Order: sequence, then C-alpha cells, then structure tokens
Amino acid sequence: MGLSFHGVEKSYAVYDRPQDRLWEWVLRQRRHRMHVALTGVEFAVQPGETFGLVGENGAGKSTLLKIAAGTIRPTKGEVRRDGRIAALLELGAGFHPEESGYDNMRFMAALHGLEGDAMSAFVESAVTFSELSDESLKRPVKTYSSGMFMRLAFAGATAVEPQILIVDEALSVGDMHFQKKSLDRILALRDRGATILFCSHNLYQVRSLCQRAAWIHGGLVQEMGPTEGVVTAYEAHERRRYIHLRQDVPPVPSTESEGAAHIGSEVIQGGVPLVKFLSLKTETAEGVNMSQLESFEDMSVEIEVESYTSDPFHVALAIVRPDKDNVFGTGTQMRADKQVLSGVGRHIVRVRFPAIALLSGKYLWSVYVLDDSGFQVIDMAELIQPFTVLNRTRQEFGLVMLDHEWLSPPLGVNNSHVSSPVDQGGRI
Ligand SMILES: Nc1ncnc2c1ncn2[C@@H]1O[C@H](COP(=O)(O)OP(=O)(O)OP(=O)(O)O)[C@@H](O)[C@H]1O
Repeated sequence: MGLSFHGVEKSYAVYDRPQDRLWEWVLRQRRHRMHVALTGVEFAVQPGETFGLVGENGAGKSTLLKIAAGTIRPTKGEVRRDGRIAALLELGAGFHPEESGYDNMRFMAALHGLEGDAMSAFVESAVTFSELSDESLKRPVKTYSSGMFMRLAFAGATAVEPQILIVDEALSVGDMHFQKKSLDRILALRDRGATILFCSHNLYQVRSLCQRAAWIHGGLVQEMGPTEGVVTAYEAHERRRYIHLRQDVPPVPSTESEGAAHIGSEVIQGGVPLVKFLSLKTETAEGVNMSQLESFEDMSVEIEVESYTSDPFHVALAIVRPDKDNVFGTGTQMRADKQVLSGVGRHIVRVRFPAIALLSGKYLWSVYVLDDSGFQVIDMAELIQPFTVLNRTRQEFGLVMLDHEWLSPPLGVNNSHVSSPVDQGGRI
C-alpha cells in the first residue's frame, strides 16, 4: 500500500581526505569512520495521502527522500513502493547537456520503457507542459537558462502519471507562473489518489498540503503525526535553537518602517510577485493604526493589495506574537463561501474583529497573498505593525480571553462550609 519504510537506516563512510579512499583500497586498512545519517525509520504513507518531512539542515531528509526514490540504498531495513514512482529530486541531474531538449525527453521516455507512439505521447506531453519554444527544444540543454532547464526537468519527471511522488522543494521551480503550474499538477495528482512524500523548508506549504508529517532530527524521527502538532513542535525547537545560537533574541521591529524591511518581493523567488501586498491599516474608535489598544475594543483591519494579473488569489492575515507564535490566522480561502479575489488593479480586504479578545501583550501582523488554491505564497509581509494591547477591565491573564462559564459552585451560593473533592485537593 503506497509507500512504507521498515527499520530504515543509512550510514555514510566519511573520509577525512579524498585520497584516504584510495589508500584504504590499496592498503586494505580502514581509513574511514561511519556517519549514521538516518536510523530507525518506520512509517507508511497511504495512497492519496500527502506526508510532509520537516527538519533542520543536515537532519537526514534528503537521505530519506533518496532512499524512498530508490536512488540510494539503505544500509539496513527496506522500503516498499506500491506503484509507479516519480521523484522530483535533483531535477535534471540525468540530463545530457550536449543533447537537445527533445532528445533528453526521448531518453527519459526510454528510461520509462516507452517506445513508438507512447514515446511520442510522453515527449509531446512534457514539451507542452514546459512551455519551451520549438527553437529552444532543438538546442542543447546546456544552453538553457536555469529556469528553462528546471521547467523541462519538472515536465519530464511528471509526464508519466506517477502513483507515488517524491517532492523536494520542487515547488520553487521556475518563475511564479510555472511554480503555480507545478503546484497545480502536484495537487491534481494528489486528488487522483497519488501517494506524496513532500519535503520543504516552507512550513506554510507543509501545513497546507500535508495531512501528516514527520520531524526528522539528527537522523531520527523525532515526532510524527497530524501535521499541525508536528510542525508546531519543530517550530518551537527552531525558536529555542535560534535563541540559544544568538544569545540575544533578534530585535522585533518596533516601528512600522522597521517592520517594512520584511515586506515584499525579495521573499519571492523568480522576480516580481504577480499580486503585491501594499498596506495594512487597523482602525478602532480611538483612531487609525494605533500602536496601543484596549482588550475588547472593536477593531477593523483593511489590507490593500495590487494585482498585475487577472488570476484569482486569496489574502490571509495573522496576529502573531513577537516570538512568532501565531495567535490567530484566517484568510479569504477559509471563508464559508471561499470567495476569491481577481482582476488587475487594487483590491481591498476588510475584516472586523468585534470586541477583540486579545489580552495584555505585544502583537504584530503577518499578511500573505496566496494563489487561488490557498497553498502557494505569492507575496507576504511578516511581523509588521507591532501593537500593544492592554487589558484594563478584566483580571484574567494569558494571550486571549476564552469564553468560559463557572459551573461549580453555583452562582450566588455561599459555600464556605461545603467542600468538594476538588477543593480538598487545594484547587478551585
Ligand atoms: N554522501 C554522503 N557522504 C557522507 N555524509 C553524507 C552524505 N550525504 C549526506 N551526508 C550527511 O548525512 C546527514 C544528513 O544529510 P541530508 O542531506 O540527508 O540532510 P537534509 O535534512 O536533507 O539537509 P538539508 O535540509 O540541508 O537538505 C548530514 O550530516 C550530511 O552531512
């Protein structure tokens, strides 16, 4: 069923100097030490499931993906794959640089065992998806820009409908238009029941795409289960690591202009975003963009974006703590009517928070512009417009006021002589 790992372990032989490999062979004397990159991996991904892998650099994710794809063998244990597999790893690594785009697609088809009409259909499907011109496809691939190269590689890798798909940061292939196209192809495969193993440093994408996830740490599966819990645990670990490394916690922008450093297209790979975040404005009875507000005030938020395309998109926003914990996030893709925005020009999104239930503390905003699937981030502005909330009217503490009701003792009863089992435990 799908893809499963049984007691998988991978160790690499590490040589201090390249020549030690030769000396070891000549002298028949061990000149290496073993580095255990992965151990005790045991889980299964079901058909139709998208399973995420998260973890810091060097944790062992790529090793696990390569073992899943069959490009390297585990030292111990085994992987079972039930179905045709496509791996979007090291895209284009098998290309012959001197050969044309067309010929490389024919080689790929031959590797899949395709001949005649089936080969022609494969090549046709791949070159159409790549959107490369006939002239480009006749040239050797070594003359391609890296974007063109990756587009053809992605198109070829997904031209045979896979039942198992291994994806490693492949969603950052090419420009925004192609990234969206690639993501749509992956989502379509998922909807048709493919088993997907998805590895990314983009935790937003892992959260939105994957039902379950594993956090790999030091070659071990540190945590595994429903995505939200796993990613949250990993984020908490990363924060602790960051604080430990930096000693002094990085300053959170304290003014709007400092916050703006995080805004904009530099976060987008491949150029200018097709929809750009412009501004966020908050309003309470006290005024606009107040840096301080009271708990339980009515507040409205207005976000302005500009679209340079007629493609539909969504806008999401989050209230965030300075340590980056999300307090609350929502987006137009979560509205009951799932209404998308579309059309070239400026758009305004307004949200009202009646009697906002934030308690005393410092908060910031994060805004995301997303494609129509709600997965791909087109533009974002994180940790902007800090504001402080003061809770002057109530004594409850914490981040937010939760609706609650005291059930015992009943209202208005003087129970000073009554003791319940809970009271005996010293709690109320
Ligand atoms: N061919 C190799 N020879 C020796 N050690 C290796 C080899 N490939 C990977 N390693 C080591 O194995 C460990 C896991 O590496 P891996 O590439 O799987 O990590 P990763 O989680 O994918 O990291 P990243 O997020 O940076 O891609 C690292 O310590 C790495 O140095």
